[in-house]
Parts: sequence; C-alpha cells; structure tokens
Amino acid sequence: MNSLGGIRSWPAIWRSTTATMTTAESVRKVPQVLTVAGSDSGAGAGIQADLKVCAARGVYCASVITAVTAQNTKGVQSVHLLPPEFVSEQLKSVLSDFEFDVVKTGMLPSPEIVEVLLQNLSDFPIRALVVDPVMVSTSGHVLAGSSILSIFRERLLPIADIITPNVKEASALLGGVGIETVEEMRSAAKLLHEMGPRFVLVKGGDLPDSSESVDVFFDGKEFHELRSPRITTRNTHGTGCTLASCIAAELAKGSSMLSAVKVAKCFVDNALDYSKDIVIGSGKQGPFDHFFSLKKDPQSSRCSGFNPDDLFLYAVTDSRMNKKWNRSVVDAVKAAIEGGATIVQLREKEAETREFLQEAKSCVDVCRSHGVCLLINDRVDIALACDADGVHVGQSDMPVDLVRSLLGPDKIIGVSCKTPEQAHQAWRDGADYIGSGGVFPTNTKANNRTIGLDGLKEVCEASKLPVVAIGGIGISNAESVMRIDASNLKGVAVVSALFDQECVLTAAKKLHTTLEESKREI
Ligand SMILES: Cc1ncc(COP(=O)(O)OP(=O)(O)O)c(N)n1
Ligand SMILES: Cc1ncsc1CCOP(=O)(O)O
Ligand SMILES: [Mg+2]
Repeated sequence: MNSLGGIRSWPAIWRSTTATMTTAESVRKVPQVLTVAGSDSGAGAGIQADLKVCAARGVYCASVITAVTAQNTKGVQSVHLLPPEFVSEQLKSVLSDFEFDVVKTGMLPSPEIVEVLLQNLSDFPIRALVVDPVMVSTSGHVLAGSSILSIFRERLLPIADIITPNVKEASALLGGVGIETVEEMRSAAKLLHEMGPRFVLVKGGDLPDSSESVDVFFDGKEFHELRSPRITTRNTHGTGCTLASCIAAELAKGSSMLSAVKVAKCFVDNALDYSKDIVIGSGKQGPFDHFFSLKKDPQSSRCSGFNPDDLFLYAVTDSRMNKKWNRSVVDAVKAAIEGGATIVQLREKEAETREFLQEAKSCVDVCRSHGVCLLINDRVDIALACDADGVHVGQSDMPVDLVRSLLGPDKIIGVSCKTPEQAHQAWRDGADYIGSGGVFPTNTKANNRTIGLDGLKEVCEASKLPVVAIGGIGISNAESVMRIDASNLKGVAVVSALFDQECVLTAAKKLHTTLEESKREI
C-alpha cells in the first residue's frame, strides 16, 4: 500500500508476524483474507462467493458486509445499505483481532462506506489490498453509483495493490472512455495504473465478438495478455467476485501478483467449465460450483500452471557428471523422472549452444511425456528456443523481471536467494519460487557460500514464495532439511546425489523414499 500503512514490502511484515508466532512452538499460521463486500441472497456473488472461493483455495476468510441485496438468478430486486457506522464496527472487530494477509473489497455502495473503510485501514495497517471496483451487477443493476467514483479515484485506487475492473468499470473510472478492443483495454490499464494501484487487471469477458476471454494485466512496465477460450454457459453470476477473491487467496498464500492472477483466471475457467450445464434457479444467470475440484478428476482441468509441490524432488543436471558416467543428458533425465524426480533443470554450464539446444529439445519431449516440468538454468535464449517450462536464474544472472518480460506470464521462473532481502526482491520481481543454498558444503558449485539450515530457515521465513533447498543435499541429510519447520519449504534440489551416481534411477528412488518418509514424520 502507498499511503496507509506502508505495506509496500509486505514480506518484511511476514517476518515480524513469524517472529511473534514462534514464541509459541507448533503454532500454525493460516493464510487469512478479509472480504469487505455485499451479501447476495442467491449466494452466487458477493460475500457468499468470496467465502466459497477462499474455502476452496484453503484460505480462511472473514467478512464485513456493506450492503444486503435481495438477489437471485433473475436479477437484483432490492438493495439495503448498512449504516456506515455499523460497517465500521464490523471492520474494527475483525481488523483489531485477526492478522489478515490480504483485504479484498467488492461492493462499496456509498462514499461514506468507502470513507470508513479508509479510516479503518489507516488505523489497522494491512499487508495487501485487492480492489474489485464493483459498480453494476451482471444483470445490469447499479450497485455503486457515480457518487463513489471520485473517492475511488482519489483515495482507494492509490492504496490498492491490484484493481480488477471489467471494461465497463474501467470505462466508468476513466470518465466514460470507450473500451472495445484489446488495444483499448491496454490503454485503459495504463491510465488506471497512473491513478496509483501497483497492478491493474482489466477483464475483457464483456468484449464483444471474441471466441476468447482476454484479460490485460499491467505491472507498470509490462503488459501481459491472459487468454483462455470463452466458455458458453448461463452460469456466469459471480465470476468477478470469484476472480478477485481467488487473487486475494493466492496472495495470502504467498504467490507473486502475476502468479495469483493466473491461478485465479484458471480457477474461474475451470469452475465455469465444470458448471456449464448445471441448473440452479430459473433466471438468465445462474451461479457456478466453486468446489468443483472436490468432485472432478484433476487431470481434466483446462489449465494447470505452476504447482509448488512439484519442487519436492528437483533434479538439476550437470554435464560433467553425466559425461563421467558415460550417459546422455536425456537418458539421465529419463532415469531421474522414473525414479521420482518431480521437476528437472538442465544446468549444462559447459555445453556449446547448438548441442545444448538439441539436448534441451529432447529433454522437453521426455519431460512432457511424463508430465514433469523442465526448466533451463541461466539461458533464457535456450528456454525460449526449446519451449521449456521456465528458467532458473541466480543473483548475477538476468534479472527476474526482465526474464518475465521475455518469457511471458505462463512460464515458471525460479531465483536463487541466500538472504531475506533477496527473497523479498524475488517476490517483488514476480518469481514463482526460490532456490536457497548452498545449505551444506558442495563440490558441484565453486566459491559458493554455505548458508546452513539456519540461513535456509531465514529465507523461508522472509517470504511466502515456495522454497526449494539446494547444496550438498543427499540421502544422509535430506531429512534434516525437510525438518526445518517452514511450511513453504517444498523440497530439495540435488545434482550429485542423482547424477554423480552409477545408477540415476536407483539414486532417485532412494532419495524419493527418504523424502516421503521425512514428510510423513513432520
Ligand atoms: C533450484 C536451484 N536453486 C539454486 C540454483 C543456483 O542458481 P545460480 O545461483 O544461478 O547458480 P548456477 O546454478 O547458475 O551456478 C539452481 N541452479 N537451482
Ligand atoms: C547449483 C547450486 N547452487 C547452490 S549449491 C549448488 C550445487 C548443488 O549441487 P549438489 O547437489 O551436488 O551439492
Ligand atoms: Mg545461474
């Protein structure tokens, strides 16, 4: 946030939160979101949708109600605004008690209610603010009139971390400019960014004549167009609330902004697709099922994205080791995956570009056929040329934000961090995960400072990004790493423990078993 409570570097606040928490051992902090929105009696949108999304994403959600609507699948029949003083009472109640990771706003129906929200946010500084500038219901009912525009523009938007207007809302905020094309959505995102939010997502679901649903994400420097096939269904009531709450939930768990937005878009697409034929209510616009993931085969999802659990057993290749044992990189990668490696990185420091590219293409094929992601160490050019799933960079490699602008929103970016400051920067730059080490001394990487288990823990505590430990890790010490008691430590990355071994398959199987056992014991 800009002016309210100085949450620009929110990982620093996570650090202090963790510090207070560790006074009581075995306390587990649950990611928490506060939604400030209107109630929808039909339960498709508003507070009810927000609660369902957060529950579906594993995040606790408290709710402050700004208005009660009489609403169903046919439309909004009536709206009752809560007195601003009572909205304020609710805000005080929860903000003085909970430690919210993210506050998300939906229907803020009057300038007086926005005013009490601003006052409470200044009394109780929060970590991140997601603003869904709800103005009109999907059925066309005005939920917040033009009287709120100036307080939105002048006071709320400048403190938002992200705003998520649809094209109609973006147009209203910009004084009625026409937005009918993706190019106009980009211009709108840029103008809205000038009003102060850190990120802008202009949702193009309402754009006419498109077989795709295109959303434009702007971070102040780069635009990303997030596209997905349009789903034909009447059950679209609550998509805006669902998207914004899902962004809030993912941020609360520690995602970078772009990653949170991608997961949220994917969540909405999957929910719409799963629910396209259900019939709830007799009106034109039905709700959809937020708990589809409890019921459907996860393999049938329309989109997937980065899964932090894939960092569990991270195989990092080494050209010298595979040459020494007289095997190709592709064979080594295949054996590592068959033994249980859950993600692979090609770290071929000595390879010639042409040869590296050929090997990388073959490894992409092997990894795709096994459903395992393949990342390239350092070389963004090779990653682009072989269509790898992402890149891992260190502190002296290409900066993460530049890698992101070259690879686009869908690729995975990992960054090496030895310190809490580097971990904070990784989140700000939009990395998907952190590689932290060398945890133990290693011969694989020369002149590499060892940070120990304490250094690893500090990095984990400084960030909510998923972390994989690296450096000198093998069967004998993997358990001590996994036991450091950091919920975002997702696994170990190893080079010699897999590739400086006679049989990669056996080594991978043994290490996988050790990791599984230590997970069970935690
Ligand atoms: C998963 C993972 N973590 C850390 C590193 C180290 O990357 P970097 O600091 O860029 O050093 P090099 O690997 O390039 O020598 C990594 N490769 N993977
Ligand atoms: C690439 C890298 N980055 C930090 S330590 C390291 C090497 C890890 O290799 P090993 O698993 O053989 O110790
Ligand atoms: Mg590097």
